[in-house]
Parts: sequence; C-alpha cells; structure tokens
Amino acid sequence: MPAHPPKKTPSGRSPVAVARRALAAWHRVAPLVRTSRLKLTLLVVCSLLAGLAEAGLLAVVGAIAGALSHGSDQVTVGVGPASMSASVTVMILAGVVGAVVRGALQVLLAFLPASMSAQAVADLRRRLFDAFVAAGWPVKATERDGHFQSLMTTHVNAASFAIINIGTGISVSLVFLTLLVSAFVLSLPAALLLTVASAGIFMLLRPLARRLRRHAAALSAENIEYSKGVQEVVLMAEETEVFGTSRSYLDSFHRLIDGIRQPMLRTRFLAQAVPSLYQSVALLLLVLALGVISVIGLDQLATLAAVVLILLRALTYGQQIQTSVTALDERLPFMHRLADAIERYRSQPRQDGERPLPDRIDRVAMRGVHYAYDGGQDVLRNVTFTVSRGETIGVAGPSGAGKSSLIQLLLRLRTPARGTVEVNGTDVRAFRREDWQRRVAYVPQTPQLIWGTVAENIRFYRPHLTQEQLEAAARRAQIHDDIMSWPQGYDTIVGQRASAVSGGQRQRLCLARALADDPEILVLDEPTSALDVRSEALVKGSLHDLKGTITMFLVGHRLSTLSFCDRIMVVAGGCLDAFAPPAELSATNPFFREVTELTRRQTSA
Ligand SMILES: Nc1ncnc2c1ncn2[C@@H]1O[C@H](COP(=O)(O)OP(=O)(O)OP(=O)(O)O)[C@@H](O)[C@H]1O
Repeated sequence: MPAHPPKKTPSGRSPVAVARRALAAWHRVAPLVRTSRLKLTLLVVCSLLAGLAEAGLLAVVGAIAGALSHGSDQVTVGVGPASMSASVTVMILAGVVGAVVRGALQVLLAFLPASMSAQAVADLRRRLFDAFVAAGWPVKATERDGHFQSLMTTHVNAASFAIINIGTGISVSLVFLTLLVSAFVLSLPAALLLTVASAGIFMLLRPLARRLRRHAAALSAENIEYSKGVQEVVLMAEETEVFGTSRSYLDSFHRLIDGIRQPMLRTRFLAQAVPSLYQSVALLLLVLALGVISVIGLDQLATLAAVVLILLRALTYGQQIQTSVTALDERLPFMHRLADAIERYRSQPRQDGERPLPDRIDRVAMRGVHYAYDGGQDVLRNVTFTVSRGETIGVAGPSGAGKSSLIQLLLRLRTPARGTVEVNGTDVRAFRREDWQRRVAYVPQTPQLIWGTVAENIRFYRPHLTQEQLEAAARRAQIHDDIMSWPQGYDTIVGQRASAVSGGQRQRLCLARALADDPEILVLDEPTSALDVRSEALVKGSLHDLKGTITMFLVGHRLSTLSFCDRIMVVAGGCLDAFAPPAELSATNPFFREVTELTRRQTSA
C-alpha cells in the first residue's frame, strides 16, 4: 500500500488544465533536478535567446524576400512603428550569423535536458537504494517480489524520459512564447488576425488531442501490469518448469500482451496523426495569409511574410509542447509510484542506538516481550528468558508458534511492541546497530549467494576480512575441502542459480560467511532441514565444534538437530512454554514428548 493515496493528475486540455498538469509534473520533477539548478537557468536563458534568434532570422528572411520581389537592394525590417534598413548583402550576413547562433543554442538546448536527466537518474537510483537500505526490516519484509527491481529500472527509466520531456517542454514553451511575442511586435493586426484564425482551427482538433491523452494514460497503466507479469515469468520459472506451463498460464500472459495492443495502437496512431493535422493547419494558415495580403495590399509584404513565417514556426513549437505533455502524461504515474516508494521506505527507518556494545556479551535476555505484526494480534506474548555466554540454545515449537518472530527480535530486525531485548542487562536498542551486526551472525533457512567468487560470498562486503580469516571460517564450516576441489578454488564463481553448488554446500558457505568475522552470537534458522544426510552430518559436525566457543540459537523442527543443545526453548502459541535441558523436557513437556515419540517411530519404521 502506498504511504498516501496517489496524487491524481489534473485532467483536461484547456490551457488552465495543461498548466495545472505541468505544475503537478513540475512538483514531481523539481526534487529530481534540484542538483541541476544552474543547467535549468541556462536552459531558460538559452530558450529565450533561441526564440529571439529564430524570430530575428525569420524577420530578416521575410524582409529580404520582400526586397528582392520589389527589385530593391535595400532591405527594411519593420518592428512595429520602428524600422531598420541595410543592403541585401549585410542582411544576408546577419541572417547567416543568426542561423549559426540559433544552431549553437539548439545544440545546447538538446544537451541540457539530456544532461539533467542523466544526473537525475543517478540521483534517483541512489536515493531509492539508500532509502531501501536504511528502511527497517518490516518494510523490506513486506516488499512485493520484483517490485524494487522494477522501481530501479522501468520506473527510473520512465522518470528519466519525463525529465527530458519537462526540459524540452520548458524550452519549446519559451521559444513558442518568444516567437508569438515577436510576431505581435512585428505587426499587431496581422499577428492578431492569424493567431485568432489558427486558434479557432486548433479548437477543432481538441477532441482528438484529448483522446490521445486518454489512450496514453491507458497504455501507461497496461505497461505497468505487463512489467509486473514479466517479472513473475522469471521469478516463477522454476515452479512453472516443474508444474508445467498450462493453457491458462499461457493464456493469462497472452492476455497481458494483448491488453497492451489496443491502447498502443490508438496512442501510436494518434501520436502520428495529430502532428500531421497540425501541419495541415499550418498550410491553412498560409492560404489565410494570402487572403490577408490581398486585403491589406502588397506594401507590407515583407512584414507579413515575417509574421507568417514566425507563426508557422510557433505552430511547430506548439505541436512539440503538445507532444511533451502527452509523453509526460504517460510517465507521471511512474514518478508518483517512485515518490510513494521513497516516502514509504523513509517512513519506517531502521532503529539505531548510540552506545558502543560492551566488550563482552555475557548475557542475552528478553523481558516481558510482546510482538504483533501490523497492529494485529500478539504473535509473541510475555516472553522472558536469560541466556549466558557460550550456551547453545535450541528453539522448538509447532509451526506458526512464533519461533522465527522471536529470532527476528533477537537479531534486531524487529522491535518488541512491549518489553525489552537486553544485553548484559541493558536494552539492546541503546547500542549501536553496527556493533550488533558485526558481533551477531545469522544463517537463514534458505541462505542466498551473491553472484561472485566463493571468497566474495564469504567476505560479503566486509573488506577488512583477510583471506586467512575466510579460509579459517570455511574450515570451521567444513566447506574448505569442497572449495579446494573446485577448479578455481576460492576464485570459483558461484551464484544463486549456479548448479555447481549443492544445497548443502550453499548452507555451509553461508555458515562460513556467518563465522568469518568471529561473531559472539550465532543464530541459525533450521540449518539442516533441507539437507541431504552427508551435508547434515557436516553442518552438525561444525555446530558441535562451535559449541561452547560462541553463544548459539538454533531453530529446529527436528529434535535430532537440537539434541546437542544445552537448553531448549519450547515456543507454543506465542508463549515460552518451557526452557530446560533436552533430557528434562523429554520428561516434562508434552510437545517435546510427542515430537520425540514421532521421531522415534519414524526412525524405527
Ligand atoms: N510478516 C508477517 N506478517 C503478519 N503475520 C506474520 C508474519 N510473519 C509471521 N506471521 C504470523 O506470526 C505467527 C508466528 O509466525 P512465525 O513465523 O514466527 O512462526 P514459526 O514458529 O517460525 O513458524 P514455522 O515453524 O512454520 O516457520 C504466525 O501466526 C504467522 O502467521
């Protein structure tokens, strides 16, 4: 759910509505171009200069044409009541200079939006990534699969084009206005007459333009659905490989593809057709100009030619404004989603403390801890225990009892709703998270490998770890011999889908990762549940060797995994039902007795 309802983009095509939409777009884009203020100012100045250069050039061209048609070698450019005369040669030279200046300004005007866009994309990706990384675990844990990838790629790309559209939009609007003002300055009556006439014709095209905008919005929505679908194709590749690609699976994806076809056809068609119609309007304007000439006579031919040329160019820019607004309409939903995501990540930052962690962690405890997900019912209730340094603790209990939730509180991934997690008698929230992360290690139930070498996987972005430390950790995790048997040893490339690494090897590689920085507390979530017998024996061997040297918390469904623990917590219905050595639990705890009996029967069957 977004942090707040998505802001609705104002609709309509009246100048007020377009201005409101442009403002809404600007509201979204402004934070992205904050670092490019100088470029933005340069864009405005260059646009005004380009408009003036173009208007001047067209006025000179019109005046030269007028002079040549009269057989005169003196060219007069009239600006309102004032006028300026020079020879044809001087005017042609002035025209060449004007054309070169305008060309140079246009190159700059193409460069500036591109440069602002590239800068904004880098800034946006950094902000998004930093916000995600700094967000608390509850936000990350609820992130939909593939959503973050989509934000960082598709959405950011759309935003980059939106910035180009905004830059181009600002530039062409200013050139358009400058040309319009120039036409009025040159000849008020001619400009007024032609503007009113063309505005009337444009009104006739408004329904088409409105339709184009509607289809563009529909296309944008379909594109977002489509990209979600594509993400799932890869994400679910293994499952569909196993379950098979049924007719309904194929049909559902084909429907996504077909859903885009109609809005795309309509948008692309209208995007082509509308500009052509605008060009037809321009031709109509020419015919109209001939009519005006016949009414006001040939005396003012030069000025009139300049006004017609300038207004024709202004029309082209008007059309570009239209194109920019349509493209922005397509891209704004992506920008709203990006802004919502950043807001959501930032709204729940990771909690941190200020005090350094004590040199020795002698005791870890929970006191009256309650926890509930998203304001729901308590899934942990009044959990209280103390564990001493070097103890090996098992965490057992039925499925859904709250074992993983308890472990997540211990890892500081989540914060208790009530009660405290304590270290040496002090609330753990008081201590720096960075210290906690360094001295508390974790091996999740399904550990993940990054795409990189074995050494990079064990080091896991901790550059201070030496090769010797990596190898020592690999030995403790009983994976060193396997690594040495691989062709490139510690330089062998592995990855999440690399077939060279078995499930058991992956588990032991991740155990080596956890051990590499000599943690004082090690938390393992079901470390052997998905392993073959040999891998399970190897992992168990490692854990036996670690016993007593490190404080260990071991979540396990199979009691065989927990049999070597000093004490076992039995979590049931969110409460700590029992906490005692395995032998004592066998005699006193019903859950423990039942599971022991079931395991015994399975083994003897
Ligand atoms: N992210 C979540 N949002 C909402 N409820 C959750 C979430 N994660 C777990 N729960 C609920 O909290 C309760 C405890 O779940 P938890 O995963 O801690 O149990 P568990 O003992 O580890 O289970 P299992 O052995 O099956 O992994 C369950 O009722 C579960 O549905």
